[in-house]
Amino acid sequence: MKLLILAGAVSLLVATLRWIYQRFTRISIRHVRGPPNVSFWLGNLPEYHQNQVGETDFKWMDLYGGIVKYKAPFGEDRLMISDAKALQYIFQTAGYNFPKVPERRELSRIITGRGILYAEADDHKRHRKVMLPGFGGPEAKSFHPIFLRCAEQMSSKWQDIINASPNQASVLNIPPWASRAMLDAIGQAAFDYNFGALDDANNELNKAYSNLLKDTFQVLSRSSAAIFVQNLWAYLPLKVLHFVANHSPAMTMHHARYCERVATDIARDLVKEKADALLEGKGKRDIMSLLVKANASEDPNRQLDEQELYDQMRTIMLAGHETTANTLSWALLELTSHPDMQRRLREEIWEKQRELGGSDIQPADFDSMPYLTAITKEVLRYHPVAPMTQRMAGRDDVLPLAMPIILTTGERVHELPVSKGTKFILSIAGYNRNKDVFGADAQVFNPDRWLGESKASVNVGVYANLLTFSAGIRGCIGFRFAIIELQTFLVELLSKFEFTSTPELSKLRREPCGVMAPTIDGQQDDDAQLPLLVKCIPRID
Ligand code: HEM
Repeated sequence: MKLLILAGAVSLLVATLRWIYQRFTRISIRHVRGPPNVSFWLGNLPEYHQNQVGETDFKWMDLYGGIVKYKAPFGEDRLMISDAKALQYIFQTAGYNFPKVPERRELSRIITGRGILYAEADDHKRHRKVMLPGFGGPEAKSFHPIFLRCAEQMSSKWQDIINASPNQASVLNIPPWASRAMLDAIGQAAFDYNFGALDDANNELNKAYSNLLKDTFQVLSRSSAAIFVQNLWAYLPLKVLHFVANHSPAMTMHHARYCERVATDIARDLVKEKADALLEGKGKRDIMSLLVKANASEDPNRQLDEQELYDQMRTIMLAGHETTANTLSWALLELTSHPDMQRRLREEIWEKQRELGGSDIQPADFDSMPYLTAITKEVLRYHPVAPMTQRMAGRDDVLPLAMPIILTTGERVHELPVSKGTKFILSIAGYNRNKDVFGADAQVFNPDRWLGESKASVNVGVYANLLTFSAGIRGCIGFRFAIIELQTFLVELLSKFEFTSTPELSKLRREPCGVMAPTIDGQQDDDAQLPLLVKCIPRID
């Protein structure tokens, strides 16, 4: 405890010195417009973290534009960015000059270890080189039979529940179902291993991963003290920060550490199994086998140490299942809220099934299903489950701007100098609803926007000019995998079920908790919730 108090006092001192330095340093962002400061201790952060996802981003963008100055604790100036050119510069053009912020990076170390999400600069390059061969287009397509098997397994369980219900319709809470199905899918595709989460909800790995991000990150949206403490972390030397993160008695850390133990044990066994299989010439095509194989190369630029391999597995398990599971939930919500869109998508699926004479729809067929593609893009645009990421300037730099901003001095500028150490919220949710990029109706869920020509002048994201999968040198490595998985599930579910609304949907929240999960107002502390009325639908040939 004494150590924690000392750490707090040192942080406070460093924060004050830093503030004085920032205040009088030559490069200053204090003339950028933004919300008035609310508190010296917390700045504008409670408003940002305690509203629903995107609410504050959209409000600030409307009031101040694509670059907004907001306050962090101790009067520190930071920027929220949704301007296309500035984002492109930070994510792509400037290379590794905008690293992740240490306090957020430390949380990701606890959850996924020193895998690719944690690595920086040359280390990150090495991780990516080893990982990329497992994540190309052909590899993602080759996993389709696995995705289909998991989707069919889930839908057959739903059919059993519905058939056993008196009205032949059941209210199903979608997120935990989606989460278990996606955990099984990632297990089989990435590790050739069946976690069995769909068959047994009490499976240890499923328990370890369920609501992991919610338990770790939701605290920021529930407690201003947690915001303050997490921001103090920023001023601790890295070694002290490691110690604090490893030993913090905070409840939020318990789940992360439990998950680390369970997942690392499984990872250790799997890595050994893959390495033995490779030695016997029986290597498979799952991502982990490709990783272990790439790792056996003699080139040190392509090697990960043993712990990094385990951590990579934890990274893939986390990054690859909560994200797709929540995206599927948001997709089903939109299709439920827009019955016309649900009918139109189902018609397209049935039409394709008729055309194929009963054979399964393959990933190659998805490309010739314009409405499925449009729905996929619009769901990803409107509901980016990782709604923001944070970076800091690694050196004094100048951000180019797609749209000029007016400073508080009245000056209009087309680029913005920032000093080393300035921190940014890169607003994925904000960019995806940027009117300069997606048009005046950017705030409306409208899949039809994707059926016309694309007019983007600055291309930012890795898919459809969306920022949902981030962009540039750290863009999501699993985006092709995610899209094929989502489309496989949508085709399976829409062709067999009809989804209608329940009264709880009027109280639905976009909960900020690591990933954006649906919850019900007043029950935010419970697990993710999206109760939908589901009914089997007879095939009309
Ligand atoms: C809808 C689904 C998904 C979304 C919205 C999503 C989003 C993202 C975002 C925003 C990042 C950047 C994080 C940051 O830099 O702060 C990221 C990185 C990453 N994602 Fe995804 N992701 C999805 C699915 C997947 C899947 C299915 C996998 C693996 C099978 C995956 C693996 C990764 C990995 C390994 C990284 C780290 C890349 C790097 O740092 O170089 N993701 N993802």
